[in-house]
Amino acid sequence: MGRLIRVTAPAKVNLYLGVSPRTERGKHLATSLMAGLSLHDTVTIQETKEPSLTCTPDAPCPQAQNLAWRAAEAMAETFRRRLKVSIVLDKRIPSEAGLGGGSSDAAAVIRGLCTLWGKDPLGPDAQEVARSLGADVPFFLTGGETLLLGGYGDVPERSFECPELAMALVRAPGPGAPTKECYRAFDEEPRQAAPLEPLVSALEALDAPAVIAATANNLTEAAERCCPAVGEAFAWLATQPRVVKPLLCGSGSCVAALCACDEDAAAVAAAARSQGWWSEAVRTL
Ligand SMILES: C[C@@](CO)(OP(=O)(O)O)[C@H](O)COP(=O)(O)OP(=O)(O)OC[C@H]1O[C@@H](n2ccc(N)nc2=O)[C@H](O)[C@@H]1O
Ligand SMILES: Nc1ncnc2c1ncn2[C@@H]1O[C@H](COP(=O)(O)OP(=O)(O)O)[C@@H](O)[C@H]1O
Repeated sequence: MGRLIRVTAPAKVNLYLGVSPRTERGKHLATSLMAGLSLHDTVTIQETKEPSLTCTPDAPCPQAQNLAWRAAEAMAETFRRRLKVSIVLDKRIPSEAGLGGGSSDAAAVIRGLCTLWGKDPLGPDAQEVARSLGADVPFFLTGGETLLLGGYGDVPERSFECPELAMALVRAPGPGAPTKECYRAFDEEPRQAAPLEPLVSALEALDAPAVIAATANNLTEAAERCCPAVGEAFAWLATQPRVVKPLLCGSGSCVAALCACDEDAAAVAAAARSQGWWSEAVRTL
């Protein structure tokens, strides 16, 4: 057995998502301000003779479609290497939740292979591999630093220090929210993006309450229309006095209940779990 590398693959929350109307190329220009979260998958990469992918508790999709596997294949092609590694995904981030789990696993594989092969994970080649796999992947290459991204939400523009934010991630039962369908629902009834400036000022001041107040996501109404679990989560969170503000995670279906402190976030998560929902109290990294 060869060298072994273990990489943490954090979940993300979009503190701000401002999607523009669909472009002629089919996608949407988007301004996204994302922060890494303490909830994470763990990706273990080990040098072996035969390449393999193992996922626990269970694989969300066939191996050829798994973003971690696709990242490994794309890295091998870009850096002209033979893929001689086993990859083990220990998954804790739920799928189709808007938490970026698959994208984060992919970025963790890119980072791990860069370490093994002596390459720069923030260099242009690794960035290009990340972008080719999905809009969320480049964000995760730094391991969850708070970043403002432009382009299709895939071009890092500026990093921020983020005040510690406590939140309960809440997911009502039922089917998740596929990203593509949410963007399609947005096209039917586009919503204007909120101003970004109040969030930038709040982050610069490291003012947590002002950051919470300035969070925004203009995919919210689209996600509510295409995923009943989203509306259900917002309706329940509105009854919870410890929640300062609910915020849709990306394209859903998870909603982040932003709270004033860890204790409040833990209480909201416990209340959500007591009614059979998936929930986890987390903090920004
Ligand atoms: C909404 C966001 C917010 O961070 O994340 P999630 O909620 O999925 O985590 C992202 O924009 C999603 O990024 P990601 O999940 O990587 O999606 P991708 O694989 O790039 O794209 C999936 C599909 O979403 C649509 N899409 C995605 C990004 C974009 N700027 N415009 C789009 O129209 C396209 O139909 C595309 O085929
Ligand atoms: N390693 C992976 N972990 C989770 N989902 C993956 C992975 N690779 C591919 N996928 C597929 O990608 C889709 C979206 O990934 P997911 O992690 O749920 O992100 P998000 O909810 O942020 O859009 C899922 O439906 C799943 O089938």
